[in-house]
Amino acid sequence: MLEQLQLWYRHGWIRAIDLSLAQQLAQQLGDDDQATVLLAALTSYQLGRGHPCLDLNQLYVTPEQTLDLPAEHATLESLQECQTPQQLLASVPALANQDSAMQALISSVAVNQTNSPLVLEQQRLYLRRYYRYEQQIKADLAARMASIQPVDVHQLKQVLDELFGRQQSISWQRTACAMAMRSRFTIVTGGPGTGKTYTVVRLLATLQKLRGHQQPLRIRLAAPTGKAAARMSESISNELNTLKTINDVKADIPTEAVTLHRLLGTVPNSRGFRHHQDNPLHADVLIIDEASMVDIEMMAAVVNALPARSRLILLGDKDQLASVEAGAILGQLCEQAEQGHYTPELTAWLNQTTEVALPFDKTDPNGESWRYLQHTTMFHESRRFDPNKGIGKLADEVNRQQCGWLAQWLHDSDAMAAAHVEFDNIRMRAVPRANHPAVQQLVEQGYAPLLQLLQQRPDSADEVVIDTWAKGILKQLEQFQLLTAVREGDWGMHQFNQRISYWLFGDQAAEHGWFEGRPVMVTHNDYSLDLRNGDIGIALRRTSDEPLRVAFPTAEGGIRWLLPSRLTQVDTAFAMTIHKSQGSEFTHTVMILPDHDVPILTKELLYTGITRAKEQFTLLCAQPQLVLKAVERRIQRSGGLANG
Ligand SMILES: Nc1ncnc2c1ncn2[C@@H]1O[C@H](COP(=O)(O)OP(=O)(O)OP(=O)(O)O)[C@@H](O)[C@H]1O
Repeated sequence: MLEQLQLWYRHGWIRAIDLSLAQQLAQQLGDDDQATVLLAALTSYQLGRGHPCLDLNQLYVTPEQTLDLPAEHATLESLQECQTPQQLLASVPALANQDSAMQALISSVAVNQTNSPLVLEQQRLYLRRYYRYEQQIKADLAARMASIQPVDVHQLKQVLDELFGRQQSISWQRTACAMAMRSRFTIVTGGPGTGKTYTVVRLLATLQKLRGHQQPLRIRLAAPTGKAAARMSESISNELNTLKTINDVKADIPTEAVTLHRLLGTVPNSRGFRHHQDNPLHADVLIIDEASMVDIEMMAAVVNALPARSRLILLGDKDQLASVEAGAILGQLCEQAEQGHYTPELTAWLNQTTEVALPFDKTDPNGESWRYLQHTTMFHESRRFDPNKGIGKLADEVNRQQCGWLAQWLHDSDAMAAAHVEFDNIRMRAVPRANHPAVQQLVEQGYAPLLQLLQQRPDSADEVVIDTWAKGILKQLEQFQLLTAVREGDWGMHQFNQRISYWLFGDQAAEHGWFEGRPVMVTHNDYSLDLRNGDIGIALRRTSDEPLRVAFPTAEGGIRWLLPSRLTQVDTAFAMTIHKSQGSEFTHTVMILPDHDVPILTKELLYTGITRAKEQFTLLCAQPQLVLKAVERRIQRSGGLANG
């Protein structure tokens, strides 16, 4: 079995750390407990793919899909040499079926003992550290949800009337504000443009209004990435500026959002933070935007540092892909948010705060079993995208896993656009090969304005002038973006980056790793340089005789210039994976899918890709059938946050 794991590692199917965990455990446990050794390696492997645990139910029902093995880029040689997950499980007698696997784990000294490396809870196997994170989050949220805050309902109703006006029909935005008043934990979820920011500004205003004669509440705004924090600051400022009422508390609503790392204070060369239980954050309210991107380790650190009396408010789109690191927190907490499941008690309370009663189908006499949903509001109506038009329609059909209209659109998007102007901004192009001329043409057109801007380097040594030029170029990078579903192979992000670099810059790009105009994405947090996973920069020369530097936007709206030699973990970013595009939006988004089916193609992946587009969306694919297959496939979320 260990030899097979070594082969898996040699062919890049699992990580070095997964193999070394198996080797260490094998040394300690000997030959008699091969079952635990293999399942521990698979648990570690799943962690690398974003799952905090190994779900044995899922593993035994669909081993290949659960583990996504053989890997999508598996070579022919690896397929010949390596056993499949099913074969490997079958090679260990104790893993013949799920019951015997559970039995083997229960009797292992490496599982569920004091300080043992593994924890088994129900059918979920965890590495201890991640089990602890999950328990910490569950306990913290349970305590926050248990303490219902006293609210003067009459006053609340008045404030909500002032902020939202008198309503004729149900306003979920108003409901979200009301719900948040009585709880120390709130989730507001909804797709792009559904008014989460609009609502949160009003929610904060309501909190400040209801505080009575006390000091203004200390409010902190944060997001998982620098880009998301910058967007949050901008949208909250805009929303506050257009708000005509509540002038008396406007000044008490902050507009500056920071990254979660900055909020908690990173400690060099450590996983720990400056703020924790013994040095808590000074905040009465913490709002986290883009919460679907927060991983489990970070969320545990947040709840650890946030005083128990403070309010935690999460904003995000639960239908998006989860964090790249282990997590899927938001998705787990509000999986069934569409259905409300509000208890009769909560429904009655909410009805007192408005003239319009909550729709009957959102209430549930057994709502108590949906603990988190009693603190969750979901918005459906996008203000930016009409669900009957273009991007909004496409995203909605994919999200609801409806294939009828989609099949028609895939069949002939041009004819549909010709017949209905509202579908003019979404196009599908069949491309039989990844390097097809149609792909090249689209990419060259998309990046033409960038190339033009690169030619317009100011003939000046004035730093302000040069920084303005760099800012314009970084802004231009948000105009057009190619997104891939996979990283490796002909249809993967790496090969597209090589191809596009060559199409746009010819041999100079092929010969040198760095060239002027190369956009890069940071692939790992680098605390010493204050760069975060996902940050985007571009290689430029400030003057024609200076060496290349990489320009990154700063949180304050300026530019930071770094020498390429300091950036060790970056990828070219002409193409990026859909996973890495989360939290960003591009005026024209082009999504390209591989010509063969891979388990990573799910409705969540397609939905995330489509909703990155602000004005125009193009789908490139070889086989439209694969799109329909992907829409029918959902991500299996592993984790025990929602349970017990
Ligand atoms: N009830 C409303 N009345 C009028 N305008 C609204 C309302 N709700 C939202 N909007 C407007 O719709 C636009 C989108 O709203 P907002 O930015 O709050 O959405 P969001 O869910 O935060 O989007 P994203 O997820 O993309 O950040 C904004 O211009 C906002 O002012």
